[in-house]
Amino acid sequence: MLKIPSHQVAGHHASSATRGPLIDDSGRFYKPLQGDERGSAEVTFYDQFTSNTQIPDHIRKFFPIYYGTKVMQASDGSEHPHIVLEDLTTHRENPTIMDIKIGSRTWGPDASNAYIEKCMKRDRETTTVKLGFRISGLQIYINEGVGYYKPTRDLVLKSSVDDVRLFFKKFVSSDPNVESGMGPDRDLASVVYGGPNGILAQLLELKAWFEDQTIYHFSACSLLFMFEKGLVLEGGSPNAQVKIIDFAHVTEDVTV
Ligand SMILES: Nc1ncnc2c1ncn2[C@@H]1O[C@H](COP(=O)(O)OP(=O)(O)OP(=O)(O)O)[C@@H](O)[C@H]1O
Ligand SMILES: O=P(O)(O)O[C@@H]1[C@H](O)[C@H](O)[C@@H](OP(=O)(O)O)[C@H](OP(=O)(O)O)[C@H]1O
Repeated sequence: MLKIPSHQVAGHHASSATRGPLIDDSGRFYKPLQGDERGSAEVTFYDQFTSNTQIPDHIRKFFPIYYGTKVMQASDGSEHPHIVLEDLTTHRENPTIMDIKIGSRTWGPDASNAYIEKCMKRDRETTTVKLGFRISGLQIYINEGVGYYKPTRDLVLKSSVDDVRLFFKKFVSSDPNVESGMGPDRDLASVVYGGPNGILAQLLELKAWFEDQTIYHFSACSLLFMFEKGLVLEGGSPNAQVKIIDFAHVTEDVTV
């Protein structure tokens, strides 16, 4: 059965009036193609990337598995093509997730002037220009009784540099009152961000490939940071994972 993903933290959301991602019980994530060139650009990327034998396995694992496209009933009831992906949260119990749009420039090489202007405005209004990234959305698991702390899109997007710093602390805080903003502890930082399997180690692995590869221009992609706070608090492994998503503005470099 198709349903609206409960762990989506950013982007276009599904409702009976708007098209947005859907998931099913078999662990697939259906992203409706955006009507303009963004949808076809993302399909082109996934088609190319999936069949590209130059992508090493240790890098491929950072990208969602792609199962092609499918015309199906969208959340708003219309028949619409969707990109079919692996649902990255399907095996998770209570995921703590952050979506970070990376890059100090959020448009691709072929963007129109009007689109560049739109992006520049948003990049200046958020931390993109100052930090080279912005948080697009997040959810932090608190406990069974409370559920999740999931700040609104508006609150996240108007974050200052200091607010972003605070979100990164809250993300790895063991304090159940993270939303009170009273200076959260960073109790889980060393196991989630640090260590051989932590988020930082995974980012460095991805970064090394980005510095070396000349196949694609990656623009306006997001990194998803995910881990299981509930398990860490019980003394288990955080199962920290970095994934990269959103390829609507990625182009292949045809000059190489
Ligand atoms: N394969 C996936 N599995 C699980 N969740 C996903 C997957 N892809 C995306 N998401 C969720 O959906 C959100 C939006 O994804 P994405 O950025 O691809 O959509 P978008 O509508 O193009 O976003 P934007 O408007 O920011 O460009 C992500 O923040 C994440 O929570
Ligand atoms: O960061 P925010 O505030 O969530 O803003 C959205 C974000 O910049 C998306 O990347 C963009 O889609 P594209 O990157 O695909 O253009 C979307 O445009 P849209 O609303 O025109 O879809 C914006 O609303």
